Amino acid sequence: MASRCFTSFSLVCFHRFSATNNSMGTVALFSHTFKPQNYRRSFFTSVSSPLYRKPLKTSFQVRSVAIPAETVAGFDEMVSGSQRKYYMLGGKGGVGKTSCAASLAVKFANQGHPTIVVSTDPAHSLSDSFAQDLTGGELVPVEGVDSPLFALEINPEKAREDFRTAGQKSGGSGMKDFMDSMGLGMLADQLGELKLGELLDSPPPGLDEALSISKVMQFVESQEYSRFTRIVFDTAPTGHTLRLLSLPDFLDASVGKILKLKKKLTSATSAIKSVLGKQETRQDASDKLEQLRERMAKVRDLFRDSDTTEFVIVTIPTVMAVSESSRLHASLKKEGVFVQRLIVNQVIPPSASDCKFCGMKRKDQMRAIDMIKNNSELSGLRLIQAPLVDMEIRGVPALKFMGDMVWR
Ligand SMILES: Nc1ncnc2c1ncn2[C@@H]1O[C@H](COP(=O)(O)OP(=O)(O)OP(=O)(O)O)[C@@H](O)[C@H]1O
Repeated sequence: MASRCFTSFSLVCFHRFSATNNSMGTVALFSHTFKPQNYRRSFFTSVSSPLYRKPLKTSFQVRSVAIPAETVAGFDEMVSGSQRKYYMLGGKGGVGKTSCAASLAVKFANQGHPTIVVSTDPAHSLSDSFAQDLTGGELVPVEGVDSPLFALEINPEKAREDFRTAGQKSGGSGMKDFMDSMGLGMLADQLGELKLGELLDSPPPGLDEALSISKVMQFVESQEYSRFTRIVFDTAPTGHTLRLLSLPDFLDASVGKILKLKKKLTSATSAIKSVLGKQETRQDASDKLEQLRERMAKVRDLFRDSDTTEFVIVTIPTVMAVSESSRLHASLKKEGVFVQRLIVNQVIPPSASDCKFCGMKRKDQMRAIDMIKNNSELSGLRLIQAPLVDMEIRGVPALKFMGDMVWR
């Protein structure tokens, strides 16, 4: 019985594989080890060591997966046009955001779009998903796709450090010491009241995310990366994402205040500055803050531009996840963020009903899917069902497999 249970998988030897999408809407990966008598297909992925040094090639057997005919994402529309588009995938922790984001990026790249996939989740799993080391805060080329695909795991600590340095130079302790020595301590105290230092020492939840996205803007705005026509964001779990939406306004205001004071200070001390020859350094710092503020404003606008940006909610068919998705959609709507697709991931396929546990679990899942259909927040969204497969989605071949199931 156990061997017939959907959740089982087994290791087989390494083989060449191919993917099919047959007339029954059934997607399967198979290799030369395909054995029709037990409906099993074998599939391989790269499993590398934790340090991503030398990939060990292993393969898993996966049952063929039936995809309900009505669950079409409308990928044709997503892929059409060479104008740059942004897709942000978000939802509750562990529902498959990274797998969906990475598989979408692979699919875009394989359809001819130079693509960047970015993780702004402080607990990154993009490296694990691609089975490739993407840490380091730089764009890393992903191997095994047809068009350029670059991945980036933002290092929030580093982004925060950059911000802290800019803040300190313009309004933090360095500036205060300088102002004190110039007899302008009162103005320096005014800067202190802005509590920028405090903000950076104990940042509110979501600040990392905001800084990360602002960092991404540096990449996407630069001429060097202008050829990338699809940018996919793997965002942090729901709570962070929601707080993030209100953060750019808050930071915009804080940085704006600092810059205003900075201007006052600049004119008050212009004579002294020229004597000390410090003008250039401080002007640089001020420029950096101004740039940061502009980027924050762009992040805010980017989230709300329905022509270029879409937020895709990812969920699983459980009452708790559906309730959270409903709240997420309500909040996104309130913030003016465009949402039209909802992925229900890890749906147990009907073929698993020969396993009693899976059959019961599937019934439970169907109730959660009914809940989505009757939920006023979610019922209007395009519902994309993605089946639970009996292997971990890892490495480009696995992501391609997933992409062909989800993004149709
Ligand atoms: N459809 C699926 N079938 C089987 N396994 C899946 C499926 N989707 C995702 N998984 C697996 O579930 C695990 C969690 O997926 P993933 O990392 O994509 O979720 P996440 O929402 O990004 O998680 P986190 O919130 O922790 O970042 C991974 O091991 C992934 O391989």
